[in-house]
Amino acid sequence: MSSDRKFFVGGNWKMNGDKKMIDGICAFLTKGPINGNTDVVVAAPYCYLQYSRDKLPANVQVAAQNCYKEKEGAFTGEISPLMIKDVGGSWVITGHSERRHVMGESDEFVAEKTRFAQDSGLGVIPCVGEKLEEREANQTMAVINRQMKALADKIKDWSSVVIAYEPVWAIGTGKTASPEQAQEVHEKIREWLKNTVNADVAKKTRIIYGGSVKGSNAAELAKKPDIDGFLVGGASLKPEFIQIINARG
Ligand SMILES: O=C[C@H](O)COP(=O)(O)O
Repeated sequence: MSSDRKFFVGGNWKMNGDKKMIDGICAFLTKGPINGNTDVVVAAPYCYLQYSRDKLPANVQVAAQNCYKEKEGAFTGEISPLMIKDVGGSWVITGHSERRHVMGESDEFVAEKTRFAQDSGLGVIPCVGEKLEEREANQTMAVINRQMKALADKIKDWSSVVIAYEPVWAIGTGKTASPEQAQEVHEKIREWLKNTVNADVAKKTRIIYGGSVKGSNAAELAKKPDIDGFLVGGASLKPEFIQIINARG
C-alpha cells in the first residue's frame, strides 16, 4: 500500500482567474478544512504568484506553472526558478501537456528545466502522459517511459520530485481515467523507477493523477495503492477542491 507516501494535491489554475477569483479561492482554502496529512500546492499564473502567496493560508504552498532553465539573462518572456522563490513559490510544474503539445516543449527541454528548478531549490512536478491516439496504438507506456527516461537522465535528487501522470485525453474533457486505468499506469511508472533508478526511489516517489478529477470521483481514485494524490485543473478553482484535498480521508 501507499500509506507511507504523504498524499499530495496540486491545483493548477492554468491561465484562469483574476484577483477577485483568487480572493474567492483563498477564502474557501482558508475555511478548509484541510487534512494535515496532505500536502496542498496551488499553481497560480506568474503575475499572481505573490498575490496568491500573500492571501493563501500557510498550509497551502504556491507553485508556478512553468519556468525557464537559466537563472537570469536575455530570455524575454521567461521566468527563472529564483524569481519564483523570490515571490514565495516553492514548487513548479514542468512538462505539463499543454507546454509539451501547445507550446512544443521537447522531452529534453522539460528535463533540463526540471533539473535546473530542482537545483535552484524548488520542488518539481514533472508531468507525463500519452495522447489518445498513442493510447489507442498501445503506445501508452512507450511514450511515458520515453518522457521518464529524459527526466531520469537529468534528475539527481528524487526527494523533491512528484510525478504527475496526466493522460492527455482526460485533461479538461470530462473523461477521467478509471481508477483501474490510472492505477495500471501508476504501477508501471513505479516499476520503471525501480528498474531504472532504484527501489528506494520507486517506493518513496509520489505519483499523482491528473485529468478531470472532481469532488465526485476523487475518493475512488485515491483508494488505489499507487495513486498518491492529484493534479487538478478546473475543479481546483471551485470549492469542491476541498473535497479532493480530503479524498483519502
Ligand atoms: O494540471 C491539471 C490537469 O491538466 C488536469 O486538468 P483538468 O482537471 O481540468 O482536467
